[in-house]
Amino acid sequence: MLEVKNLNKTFPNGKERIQALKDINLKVEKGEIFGIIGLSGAGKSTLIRTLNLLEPPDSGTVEIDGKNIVEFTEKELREVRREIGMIFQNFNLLSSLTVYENVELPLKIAKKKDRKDRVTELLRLVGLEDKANCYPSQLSGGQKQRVGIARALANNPKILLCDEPTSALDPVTTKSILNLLKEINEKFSLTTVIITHDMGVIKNLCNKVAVISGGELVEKGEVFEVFTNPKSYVTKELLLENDFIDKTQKDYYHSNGIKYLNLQFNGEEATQPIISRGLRKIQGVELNILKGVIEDINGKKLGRLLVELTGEEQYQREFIDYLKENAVLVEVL
Ligand SMILES: Nc1ncnc2c1ncn2[C@@H]1O[C@H](COP(=O)(O)OP(=O)(O)OP(=O)(O)O)[C@@H](O)[C@H]1O
Repeated sequence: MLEVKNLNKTFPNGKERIQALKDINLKVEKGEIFGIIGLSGAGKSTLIRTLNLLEPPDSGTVEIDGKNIVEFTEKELREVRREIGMIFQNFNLLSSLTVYENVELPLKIAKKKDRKDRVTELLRLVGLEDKANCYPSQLSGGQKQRVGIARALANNPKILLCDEPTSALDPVTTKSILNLLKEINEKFSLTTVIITHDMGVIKNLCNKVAVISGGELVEKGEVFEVFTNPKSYVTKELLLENDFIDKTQKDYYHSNGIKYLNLQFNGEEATQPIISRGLRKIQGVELNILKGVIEDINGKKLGRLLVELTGEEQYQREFIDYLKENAVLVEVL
């Protein structure tokens, strides 16, 4: 459906050039919700903007249904852009137009008739029928993003690009916008690409994820696979971002022979008393639970436990080996 091959993009920076994207390759299948995550400056916005050629690449291809749109004429591009809706972090609504008029605008530009029914249908879809005559300044952030979503869907796009759509929203509103995006994806099989710096967005919404760092894709795959078995350093950092241990604590643990472990239970073993059995078996260690969660990642359950392990090095190692033998994923931090 959407495929990017060997994409490169540079920007001028004084006498030199910054390479914002380096040899990016990715494929998004029809109906998928594909997340692209990275830290600030990683190249996320540049990447999403090259997908509809708002930012033309230096080299490489962007294929939609097998057609390389990089080679399209301006006229062909205008047409293909109607098949690609986009929503933005700061909503990009026109403040002088009402909610109704904002949603109607892309239909007007496309010279569509019977616009009233379509706008009413879209406002119903996003739950804003009663706000049709309001101006953006009279809406909350979540309501503004709903208008942005309705506007993006106006011309029945095949692809929806979402540029940090929940970054300006509080956690409860974020959840409701993510639910709306999921509902729309399911209802219309709408291929969706979303960029974010928030692993929570990926976890709650996406089927697949790619991690971008320094303009390169350093990891990609099914969300559950990447969460449970992260390969790159950046992915691990992003996953740990919300944990409460900081570098000073880590240094303290290391210099005092304490091990800080990140344990993951993602199957049958989640229901077994593995830890208490282990503590009975290997008596030279003590374990202190710092944090425990059961996460729902794209419909699959994953148990995570953060613990500190004390005792002599030899017993600590035996205990860690015992956990690994019992199918617990152990990461020593
Ligand atoms: N128009 C531009 N001119 C010059 N440099 C740019 C331009 N746009 C982006 N860059 C540079 O390209 C790199 C990637 O920027 P980009 O905005 O894509 O990152 P990002 O991951 O979206 O970051 P953030 O989350 O902070 O928005 C950065 O080094 C940035 O300074």
